[in-house]
Amino acid sequence: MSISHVVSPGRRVADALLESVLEQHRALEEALDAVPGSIEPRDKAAGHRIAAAVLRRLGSLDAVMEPFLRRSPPAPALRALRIGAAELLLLGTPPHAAVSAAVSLVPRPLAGLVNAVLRRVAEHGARALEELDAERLDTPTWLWTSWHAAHGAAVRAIAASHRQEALLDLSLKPGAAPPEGATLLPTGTARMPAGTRITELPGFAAGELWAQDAAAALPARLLAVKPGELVADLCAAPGGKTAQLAAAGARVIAVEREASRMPRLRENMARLKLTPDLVNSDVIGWKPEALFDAILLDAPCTATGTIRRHPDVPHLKRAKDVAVLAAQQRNLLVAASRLLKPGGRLVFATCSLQAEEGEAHLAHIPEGLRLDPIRDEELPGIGATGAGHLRTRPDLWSAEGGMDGFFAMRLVRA
Ligand SMILES: C[S@@+](CC[C@H](N)C(=O)[O-])C[C@H]1O[C@@H](n2cnc3c(N)ncnc32)[C@H](O)[C@@H]1O
Repeated sequence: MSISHVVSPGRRVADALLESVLEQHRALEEALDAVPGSIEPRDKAAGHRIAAAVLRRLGSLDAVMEPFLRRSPPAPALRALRIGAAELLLLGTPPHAAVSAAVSLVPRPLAGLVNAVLRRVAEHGARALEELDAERLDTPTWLWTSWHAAHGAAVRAIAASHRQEALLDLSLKPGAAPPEGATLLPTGTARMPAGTRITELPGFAAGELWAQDAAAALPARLLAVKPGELVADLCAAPGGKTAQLAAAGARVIAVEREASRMPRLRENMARLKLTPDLVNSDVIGWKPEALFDAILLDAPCTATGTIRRHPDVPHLKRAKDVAVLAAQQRNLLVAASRLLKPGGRLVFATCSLQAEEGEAHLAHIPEGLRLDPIRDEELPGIGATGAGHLRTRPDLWSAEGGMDGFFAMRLVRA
């Protein structure tokens, strides 16, 4: 990624991030990691903020601009228009600054077009935005349809929750005090006010806490591991759940397939002064020396439960990905079930809102295992579903800032 330093570096970063996600189909985090080290952290953060705003509200921004465009503009102009419109309508940038900055992003022949369209957006856009069906426009149709089928009327609240960036949630080592300013949620997560930087919290350097969404912290809690138990954390990086299991005193073996994800897993465990065994292997075909008392399988999925944190997800995932991932999840579940001792327990989880990656798995419990229904009291303030599994959605606890969408079920070997 090459980024010019001449004009507004933050906006250049936003432009490069949008090109990566929307045109090259790369994950936003990967694109952020590729921002050159020569860019100041504050410019990188500013660019990220603008790009995230565009990605969250892409459908609405395009709908506002559509009446002012005669044909679809070339890619660089479209990116500049989206950046300018987001600044004008969502981020509170003064109109002259937003328009001239967007104009400076494009080559001279496109400057007139960007200038003309954004002037009209500055004049009429706010009213037009208010009148749109934002939830519908900002959600790809295939996702809307699938969420409506799976979650009924809640689809609108789910889509509305994606307009807000998620707050910083922290998991704490047993005995560690929550940082100043934290709200303690009923499930034990410490939630920090908007704008908190985790690296500036004293408990970060001390290795007492790690970032983990309130819903993401639930699957490991449902496993309720005891000190000394032999526990496998399958699909482990970057290690949020490995940390929970190891901090509870279990002997943990964490398995991760991607070599490129191992360094972060190692660094996280080192900072937290936790010593699980870290294995770089595919779970399918992995042959441990002993069977496990408990297994956590946090399977790869479309991650549609994490759109508040990852606004690129709706733009990168396609309907056909769901079936492919659901089939992988089934294979992983069968492989994991063979590693469990008699009487051992297994929690299977995905951070997806798609029924195929969640509730549908209840009908495919591997041979020799049975469902161990989750009880309401295990999930204070959330409760289990009537069918005994966990289902969270981003619109739950909305007054407190919501949570990721997760599915989890707990199985035991007879
Ligand atoms: C949902 S993420 C795991 C998040 C992690 N459990 C946490 O709490 O921080 C899924 C992970 O599974 C890994 N993975 C995918 N397929 C795998 C396989 N067949 N064997 C092992 N790891 C796999 C991915 O590379 C990814 O790191």
